[in-house]
Amino acid sequence: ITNHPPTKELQELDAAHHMHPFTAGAELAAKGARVITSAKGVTLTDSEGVELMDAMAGLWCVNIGYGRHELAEAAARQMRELPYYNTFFQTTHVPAVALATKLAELVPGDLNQVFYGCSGSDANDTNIRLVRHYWAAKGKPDKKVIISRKNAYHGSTVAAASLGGMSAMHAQGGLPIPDIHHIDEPNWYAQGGDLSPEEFGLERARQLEQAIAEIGEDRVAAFIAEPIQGAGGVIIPPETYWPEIQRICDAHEILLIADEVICGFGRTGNWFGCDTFNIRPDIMTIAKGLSSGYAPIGGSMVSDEVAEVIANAGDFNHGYTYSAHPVSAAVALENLRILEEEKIVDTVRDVTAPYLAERWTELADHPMIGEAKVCGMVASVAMSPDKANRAPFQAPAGTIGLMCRDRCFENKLVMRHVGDRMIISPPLILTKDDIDTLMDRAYRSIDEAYLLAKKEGLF
Ligand SMILES: Cc1ncc(COP(=O)(O)O)c(CNc2cccc(C(=O)O)c2)c1O
Repeated sequence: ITNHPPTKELQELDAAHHMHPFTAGAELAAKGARVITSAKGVTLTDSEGVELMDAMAGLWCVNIGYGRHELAEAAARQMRELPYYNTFFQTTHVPAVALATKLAELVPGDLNQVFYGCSGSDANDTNIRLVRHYWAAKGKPDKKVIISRKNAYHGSTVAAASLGGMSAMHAQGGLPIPDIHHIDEPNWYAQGGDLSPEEFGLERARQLEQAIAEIGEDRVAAFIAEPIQGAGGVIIPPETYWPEIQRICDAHEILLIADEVICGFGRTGNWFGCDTFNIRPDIMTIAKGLSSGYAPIGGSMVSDEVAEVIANAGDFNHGYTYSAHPVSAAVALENLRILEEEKIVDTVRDVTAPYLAERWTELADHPMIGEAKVCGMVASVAMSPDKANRAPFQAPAGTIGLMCRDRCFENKLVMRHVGDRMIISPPLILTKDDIDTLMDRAYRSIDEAYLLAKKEGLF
């Protein structure tokens, strides 16, 4: 919409008619939302012509960057040919088959079948029903409990938000639903105390074994986890964590679900987080980078063994109108073609992620930065008033984070805060020059927030 109404008019209409996700509506209405009108590469443009570097790739999803018209062409072509049909009643269509075949080829291990949805949330809802149906089909209907982690994010439907461990979400709507059990997260910086990261990683992983023992292995269906917790603040687990989780899952009859909605499709410097952390899941949640956000699509990659049990158990009574939507599937296919043909994941692994790691970890020299961590093209810093003790701020969690986030916008950088952590998840096409620009703006914003916080006595 190039000739759009004036910003003020758009903001007033937005305030009158649009309820925003995860937003205090009245506060935003008073302030007026920033109207993003276009984007190209790693740059957003708003209705006032302000250009911002999008270090969040939208919401962790625009892996190939903005402005790739090939995806618009793929969508238009598919829309003209077959704009919609379902895969419910003994039917399928070419994009559904082509994408499923491509995913089976790209996704590691024996995850060769996909159940399609529209988002990460509904894919995780699918996962709950899949794993419970799987165990019932194997004659163990009591294996219904799914173990997850505090501060995990798995989506915002009733079931996915219950899988997640965000207490602020559980407080609204009477969550979690029954038979979801949360263990502690492997967040060494905030919770490791005097333990080394290695000891802490084992201690947190072993909580899974304890939970299985307490609940009873005959009642536990699965464990779900993000290779790296994204919305929880980009919590990269200690090296000892995932090997121990895998050992426990292998030692006990429970399914392992890797939620790769963020980590998937190149984010961690390999195609999947499972490649980076050597995880062998039975089910993998995918969305976001699957289509680079150009069209809504998600799904569950399912292992041969699980898929076979489900296939031989009669009708699996589950699915969505837009499961395998042909236009979304066509866009996702074109997205994966670009990722592959332009060797974007290889370049991240070999060139830009190493450079980002080098630059990002320099932030740890700043007096307010307690820890700077990177994995591929996702990174975070923990801000602290007392680095040596990894101490939190006296001000309510997020006060400094919000100050820093606002300084970022002033410095033409979109960088998120989660509490008093700053996080980035930029498009994978970021160049070394882009990284230098990002680092300049990030450092300046952190330093400005630091001086502001000191002036306001928040230390
Ligand atoms: C690991 C993971 N799993 C599932 C979902 C849910 O996907 P959908 O949103 O498509 O239903 C997500 C989504 N992650 C997400 C979504 C919205 C905001 C933020 C944030 O960090 O502010 C993060 C996610 O990060």
